[in-house]
Amino acid sequence: MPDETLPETPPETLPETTENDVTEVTEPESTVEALESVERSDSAAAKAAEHVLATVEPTVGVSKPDTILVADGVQRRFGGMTAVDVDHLEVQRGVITALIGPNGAGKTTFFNLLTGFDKPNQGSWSFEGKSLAGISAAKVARNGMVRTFQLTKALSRLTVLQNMQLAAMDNPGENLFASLVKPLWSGTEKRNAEKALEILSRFKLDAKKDDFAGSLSGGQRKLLEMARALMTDPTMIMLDEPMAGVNPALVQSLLGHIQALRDDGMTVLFVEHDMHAVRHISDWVVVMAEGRIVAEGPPAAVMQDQAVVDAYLGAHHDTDLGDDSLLDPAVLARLEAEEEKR
Ligand SMILES: Nc1ncnc2c1ncn2[C@@H]1O[C@H](COP(=O)(O)OP(=O)(O)OP(=O)(O)O)[C@@H](O)[C@H]1O
Repeated sequence: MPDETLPETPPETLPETTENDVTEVTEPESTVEALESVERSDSAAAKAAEHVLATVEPTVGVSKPDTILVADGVQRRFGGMTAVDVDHLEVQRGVITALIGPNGAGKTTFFNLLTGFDKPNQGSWSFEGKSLAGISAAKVARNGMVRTFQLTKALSRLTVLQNMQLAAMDNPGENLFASLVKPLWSGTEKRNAEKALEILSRFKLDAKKDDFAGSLSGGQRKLLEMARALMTDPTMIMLDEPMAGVNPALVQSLLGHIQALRDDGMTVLFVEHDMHAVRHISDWVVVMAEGRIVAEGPPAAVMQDQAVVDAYLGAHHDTDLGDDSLLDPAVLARLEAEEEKR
């Protein structure tokens, strides 16, 4: 790797930036508190999503009016264990779909399969009517389906702007680093730099363009991951746990940005553990448990679905599904009785 592509000072020696450098004036103390002040979006796109999905039966494998992604019979086994076993899933275009499920449900594995980062034992899936089974991650991205990646150690040592430029270089995810051998400042790169600055400014990260990505806070890194994905003008964006490690001070801003992706016409599929975030921004929720899809539907309905309550609360009584009504005495009494029988 040429030295000039790396900043002189290693990021470890830089002071950590704080969340407050970027946005919020108010400082909620918890994610829940932060979310209390987040209204569900009433944008035209949000209303359109709600309107069209109101016509869809909340049943597993249901057909959607305008499907952008379809998966059929997708199975992934590790030794004798079946991590993913999805019969049929359709993702509606132009809406925010959340993929949720307890730990080990198979969400990440399914995500990896759809985006070409893993290979299934069997199954097929198509994006915009085009089969993607057996297609490399780079080609999946070129077809318009882009996923975010956690900032790797290598990318942390590049500046925010360099990260953005690399993202435009046809190199999804981990392969980005290999592209450092290419010259960075060609004509195309200049255009990419302009585009990068435009996107960074939308994410209020433009002032940080020359900072090491590794010096960003957790929330700022999530914003950078999203900003990087936008460099390839995706039709569909896949977000892997966008709220993980995010300080409450950036929660509202991050959720606003995810909703803005939908409002700009993109389709969003995201894996998330924070049920409050899921309730607040998703138009449709797909629930996985033990590799299978056990429920799908609008967020409020899905989180009261018995299969979902069982999948989460059956294993973890203290799991917060973002809706206190789930913790009603009848549910708790049943779970306690089940626990006593074990
Ligand atoms: N490379 C692998 N080798 C063996 N087993 C694996 C591998 N990857 C995943 N698994 C197993 O497959 C199952 C599904 O894992 P996966 O990470 O997809 O679940 P998840 O729903 O994303 O969980 P979490 O929410 O905890 O990230 C788990 O039992 C996991 O241990």
